[in-house]
Amino acid sequence: TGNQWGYGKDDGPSAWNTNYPVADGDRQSPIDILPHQARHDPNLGPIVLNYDRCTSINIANNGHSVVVEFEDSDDRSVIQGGPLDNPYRLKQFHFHWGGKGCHGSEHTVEGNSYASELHLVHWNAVKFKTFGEAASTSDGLAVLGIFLETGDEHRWLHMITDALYTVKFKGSVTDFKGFNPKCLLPSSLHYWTYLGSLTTPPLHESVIWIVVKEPMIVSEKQLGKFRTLVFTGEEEDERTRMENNFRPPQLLKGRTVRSSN
Ligand SMILES: NS(=O)(=O)c1ccc(C(=O)NCc2cccc(O)c2)cc1
Ligand SMILES: [Zn+2]
Repeated sequence: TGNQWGYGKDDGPSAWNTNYPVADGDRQSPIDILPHQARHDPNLGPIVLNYDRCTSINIANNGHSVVVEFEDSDDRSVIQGGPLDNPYRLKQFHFHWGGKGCHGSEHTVEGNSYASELHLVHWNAVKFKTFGEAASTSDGLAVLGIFLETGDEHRWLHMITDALYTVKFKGSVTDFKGFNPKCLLPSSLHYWTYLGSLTTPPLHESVIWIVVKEPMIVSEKQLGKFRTLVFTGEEEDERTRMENNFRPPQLLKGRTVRSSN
């Protein structure tokens, strides 16, 4: 029905432009980042995350990813600094990942992809009244992208992976209070930044992307738990494992990628 989209052969990224023509636009995401061609900009200050009073609400399987939603009725958890002119409110975070052993990040670095990518989604509540309005207007959103690389176990990711069994099926939502995503961030927040889009339909060209250079390290076992989710609802008969829910890199079309340092 309507604009159903997914990551399969018939409804995947190569078919999205049918219902969402902006898929072929001039500022689409993700992209392949070439560090040596990124412009180091000394005016780019550090990213500042004020998440200390953040309020997580729930964790959900929306049929495309697993999403943790936050209370965003005030400026209790914001990102600012760097390329941002205003504070942007944390709305949700979610992940993209691959199949066993293969890659799953959306952004790539010199053609290399990581096992997964975390997206912390923020919106400009100074300029816009609602997330929806911000999400469909240029620079209404700021998404902080963090690569996940396999290695040692991540000491805090278990708080997410231990909850995944409660949201196995599309449409499931469970309480998820008291989680502060600051515990997921790598030690350095040096980043690349460029103007892009949502990486899933409606693919609005409304995102200031901030991609952190240093990956967070998680174990293969922890990553494997994401693959126990399914794209399909509990009532559907076929169970399609949720994996490879990533869009491949899109053309840069003359855009500049800046580097913090
Ligand atoms: N993968 S991503 O971070 O680019 C991304 C972030 C948020 C969304 C999203 O919020 N989609 C739903 C949506 C879009 C526009 C307006 C809405 O009210 C909701 C989609 C992709
Ligand atoms: Zn995403």
